Amino acid sequence: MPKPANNRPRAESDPLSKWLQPNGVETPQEREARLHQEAQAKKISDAIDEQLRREKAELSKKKKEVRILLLGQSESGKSTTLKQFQLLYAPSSFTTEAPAWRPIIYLNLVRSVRRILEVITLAELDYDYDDRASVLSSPALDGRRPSINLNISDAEMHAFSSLRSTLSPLLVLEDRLINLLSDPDEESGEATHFSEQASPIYPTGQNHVGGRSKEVWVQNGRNAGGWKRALGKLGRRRDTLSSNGHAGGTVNWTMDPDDPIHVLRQCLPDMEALWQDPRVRNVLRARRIRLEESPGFYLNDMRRIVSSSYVPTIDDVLKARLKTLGVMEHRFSLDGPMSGGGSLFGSKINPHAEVEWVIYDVGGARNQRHVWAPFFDDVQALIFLAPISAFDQVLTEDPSVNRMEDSLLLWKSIVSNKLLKNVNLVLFLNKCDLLQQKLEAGTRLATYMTSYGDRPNDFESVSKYFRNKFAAMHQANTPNQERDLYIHMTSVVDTQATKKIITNVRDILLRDSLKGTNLL
Ligand SMILES: Nc1nc2c(ncn2[C@@H]2O[C@H](COP(=O)(O)OP(=O)(O)OP(=O)(O)O)[C@@H](O)[C@H]2O)c(=O)[nH]1
Ligand SMILES: [Mg+2]
Repeated sequence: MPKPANNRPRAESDPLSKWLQPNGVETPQEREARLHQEAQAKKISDAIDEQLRREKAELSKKKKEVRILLLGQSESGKSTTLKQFQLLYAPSSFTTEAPAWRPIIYLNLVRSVRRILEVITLAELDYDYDDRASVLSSPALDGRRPSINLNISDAEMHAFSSLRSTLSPLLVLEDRLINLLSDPDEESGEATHFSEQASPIYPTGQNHVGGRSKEVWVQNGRNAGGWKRALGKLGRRRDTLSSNGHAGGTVNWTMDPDDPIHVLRQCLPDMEALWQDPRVRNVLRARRIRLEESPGFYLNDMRRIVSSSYVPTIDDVLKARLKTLGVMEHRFSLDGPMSGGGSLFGSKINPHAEVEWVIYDVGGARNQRHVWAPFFDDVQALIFLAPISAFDQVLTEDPSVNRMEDSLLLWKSIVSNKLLKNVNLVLFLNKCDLLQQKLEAGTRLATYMTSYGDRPNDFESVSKYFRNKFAAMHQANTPNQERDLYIHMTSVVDTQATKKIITNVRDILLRDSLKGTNLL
């Protein structure tokens, strides 16, 4: 029962009030009786307060937090893994947020188109192309330039030029989308921004389609990012929505004259022509650019994406690329059924225990890694993502560094870290789908990692090689030989497969985290 504030009179209806209010004509005996009553009332109130305090402490003891840190280089799939957690443990918030990804998806699409335009511009200029990404990351090439003969005729170049000019409104749209998404929200401290950084492949451009890449990023959100509010700028007009209303109703983005969809629809035939053009494909192939494998690839879905009633699907959201800066904290209640029908390795979870996942998603780029350490002594588990398809790629932030080399070094520093000695380690060898595609397309691992030697270049052998390599590195460097390492081969854009893995990880982490408490 809450105690009344000292300066606040009790309500007339309070049955204690007539006993507690001196009436000014009380006798010494009456006064003594009143003081006695007051003392009794205070005793009761204090006892109730104490009981409440004990119950609260008991409850918070029962409410167990499992704190997990997602680590790995930029583009390794940390935020995508987080989306999978959200899909599993907070599906309604995932669905609610899905429309907010629409401008990001548009931006991803526009950037793919811009990338093609850059490539054909370079071809047009007969640029003495040096595939730095491959050369720098490939010891076997030993700095030699791959020889490329584009064989592009004047007529073809002319066709490219005209496509480039009909698609130029997309470049203006790109800036508009970036401005739209850069929505600093001072109240919440959340913001979406973009940065310009030198592209790993192209030198600084000589013209408006030149090679500087603008990257949109999200920063410092305690829950949903401020960029999601940017969506309010799109579709705010009431006539954008059908008479059914927004929830469950059909949207029609074309009703809003300011919506980016108009430019996209206007450019759709030329975007399709560009992407379907066999000469463009040839140029891309010659440059060894596989857009299909790059983050935020929607070129094969553009017709669907620019439809007037487009709402991003689960797969679209999982594929969207939005870089993380800083640390994002997300909380999920653990309320799904345990795998194995409520039983965890033969133990029953206390049904009264509330468990909350606290997941920290961090920025993985090199200049972001200094913010990781403060979390090391406060987490129970760490999920490290290493994209094993990236053996032939370089870091965006430092094109002199091979991505796989960076992942291995990062892994080594994590497994040897003494602060993390007792932290559960889960390793996701991620982007297995892309690895498979890459190997099937003929890219040889041994070209980039000479230590692979003449072993078979198939998915099974290559993935086993990486699994052993990462496991051996843990074994050789861990300060805690007792620690188990859980390794999963993942494609975190695959919802069904990832669901199974997350459930399995959850069971293991819960078992370890709750061991020694009275929760199991
Ligand atoms: N095909 C495929 N794409 C993936 C996979 N995992 C992640 N991606 C894509 O890779 C891109 C980068 O993933 P993110 O989750 O944003 O990477 P991140 O580790 O959070 O990157 P930072 O925020 O920069 O540290 C996104 O477009 C994802 O959809 C995968 O297993 N397969
Ligand atoms: Mg991220």
